Amino acid sequence: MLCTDLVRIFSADGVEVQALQGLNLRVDPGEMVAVVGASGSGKSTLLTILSGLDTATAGVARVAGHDLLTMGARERVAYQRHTVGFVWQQTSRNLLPYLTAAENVALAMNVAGTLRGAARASRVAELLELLDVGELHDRRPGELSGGQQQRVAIAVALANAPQVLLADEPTGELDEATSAAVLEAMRGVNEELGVTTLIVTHDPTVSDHVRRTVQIRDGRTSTEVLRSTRLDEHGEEEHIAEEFAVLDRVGRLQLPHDFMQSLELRDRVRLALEADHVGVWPGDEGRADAAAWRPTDQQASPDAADSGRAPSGAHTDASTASSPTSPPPAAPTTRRARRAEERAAEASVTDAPEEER
Ligand SMILES: Nc1ncnc2c1ncn2[C@@H]1O[C@H](COP(=O)(O)OP(=O)(O)OP(=O)(O)O)[C@@H](O)[C@H]1O
Repeated sequence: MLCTDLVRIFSADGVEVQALQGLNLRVDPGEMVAVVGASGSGKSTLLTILSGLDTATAGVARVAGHDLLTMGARERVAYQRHTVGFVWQQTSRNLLPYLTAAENVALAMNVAGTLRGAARASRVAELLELLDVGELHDRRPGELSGGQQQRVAIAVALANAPQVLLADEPTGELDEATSAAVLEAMRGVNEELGVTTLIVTHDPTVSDHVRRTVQIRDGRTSTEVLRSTRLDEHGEEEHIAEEFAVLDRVGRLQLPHDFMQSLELRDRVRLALEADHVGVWPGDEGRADAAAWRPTDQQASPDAADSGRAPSGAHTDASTASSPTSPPPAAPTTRRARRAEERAAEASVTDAPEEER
């Protein structure tokens, strides 16, 4: 599953909302990934596009060989029936209330025209067993607990052996213990069947149940938490969760909010390339310099004006980079900014009285 620079713009009452603003996400076959983010960050928009129910405005979205932006109506129907399975937050969207658990799973097979007769009945039983609700096969949704309903919903989503399982807030209406059990059931399915799984949720505790959690902020992937297990010095298993910022193809990344707040980073920052890391410093002095600076001929050229917006101090030369604890020099280092300064200096020399030259 691959999303590259995915954009979704909604127009409502003449106002445009950019729900996805160039989102990048790659999920490998068989992987289980959680996507978390605040309300309005674009999670459901992403899932609706991946499920084939909506189309992105621009970018690339490819799932199991299907190009979701260009596929036609027939391919879309086949994609929804055979390639992806969905689990939604509300039971009413997952299950028909007047059918039993087994009938709900069988209905999904009927709609897609997969398996018949005894083969269908045995697959239905197998899936309900896998989700630990085998004994409840003849109960209707109203006779099941919230957690049991979601387990049956997962069985329905898996009815046609999809390559990809998509879940939108599958635990949104469950208490903590039941949520954990349902997420573990999804993990079991992922491991057992090798189905690529993407779970979208508000619930930050989801990262306890998946190896990779991707955070969306303002319609873009911002950070990822990777969990791994290693042996500590006593030979005991130790679970580690490490947070990474996501870097896109052209080098953009989002700094975490708390980093920005704690160093009052805004508008622009200074960067320096060190031997094994990149330093980032507040660009405040640059702002003060820019405010104090006036072109001596009183006519700022467009280039000079532009230079004020350039990321001052953006070094790419490791030999001139300062130590990690000290910010790089405030001198403008972009070619544009340097040219603007040279022109300003030339102008001041030309304008100066003869004796000062
Ligand atoms: N059909 C639509 N028309 C107009 N704006 C929309 C539409 N759907 C979503 N949006 C807007 O797009 C943005 C992202 O919405 P989305 O539902 O994807 O966020 P979310 O992260 O899933 O939020 P929540 O967790 O609250 O469901 C929001 O600003 C939302 O108001």
